[in-house]
Amino acid sequence: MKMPEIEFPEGVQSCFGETPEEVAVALADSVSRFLAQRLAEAPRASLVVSGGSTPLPLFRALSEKPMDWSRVDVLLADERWVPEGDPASNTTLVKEHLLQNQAAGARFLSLKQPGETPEEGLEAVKRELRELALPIDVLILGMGNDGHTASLFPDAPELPRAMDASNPEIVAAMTPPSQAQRRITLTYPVLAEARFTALHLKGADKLETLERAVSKPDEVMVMPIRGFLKPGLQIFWSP
Ligand SMILES: O=C1O[C@H](COP(=O)(O)O)[C@@H](O)[C@H](O)[C@H]1O
Repeated sequence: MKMPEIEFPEGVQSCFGETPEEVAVALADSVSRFLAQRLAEAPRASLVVSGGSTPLPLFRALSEKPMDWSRVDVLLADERWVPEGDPASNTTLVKEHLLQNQAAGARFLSLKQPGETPEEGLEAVKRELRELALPIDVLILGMGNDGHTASLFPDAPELPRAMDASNPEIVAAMTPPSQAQRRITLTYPVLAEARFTALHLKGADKLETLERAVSKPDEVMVMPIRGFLKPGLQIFWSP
C-alpha cells in the first residue's frame, strides 16, 4: 500500500491501495479481526455500514469471512426513505451483497420502517434499534463530495441537531434539499462513539474532497465529515 500525501490530523491512519478490490480486502480483514475480537468479549457485536457505490467489493469480501455472524447486528449508518427493492435502497444493497455466504445469518436491523416519511417512521426505527448495544463496535463511513457522511448533509435543516454532541436521539430524519429522497441517519454522537471507525473512499474526486475537509477542520457544519477526522479513524482509499 502507498502512503498518501495528505497530512492527516494526528492519530488518523491511512491505507491507500492500487485498486478498489485490494482496499476492500484490506478493510474486510481489519473489520473481521475487530468483530472477532468483540465476539470473544461480548455476547453480540455490531457492524454499521454505509450505502452508495463504494462498499460493493467490501460487502462481497466481508460476506466470505468466517465468524459467528448469528451474533452480529448489521445496520446502515443511513438510508434513503424508499421501499425495499427500489434502486436507491441501501437496505436492498446490503441484503443482496453483504448478508450472503458466511454472513447470511447476521441479524439485520432496518432503518426503513413503515411510514410515508422518515418523520412518520422514526418511532418504529427507534423500536427496531432498541436491542442494539451502544457504542457501535465497527462503523464504516462513506463520504460525498459535498462533505456529507451517513446522511449528515451540509444543507439539511436538521443538521445542527443531528450533529449536536448532546443530542440523546439515536436517529434523525433528514430532508436535504440537494437530495432526491428524504433520509434517515444515525446521529453524530452515536456514530462518533464507535470503537472502530473506517472511512472508505474511491476515486480521485474523493481524495480532493478529503483534502478540503482536512484543510479547515473546524468548519464541521460546512463539511460534516470533518467531525470524524479524529484519532482512531482509519482511511481506506483507492483510485
Ligand atoms: O448518499 C450517500 O452517499 C455516500 C457516498 O456514496 P458513494 O456512492 O460515493 O460511495 C454514502 O456514504 C452514504 O451512505 C449514502 O447515503
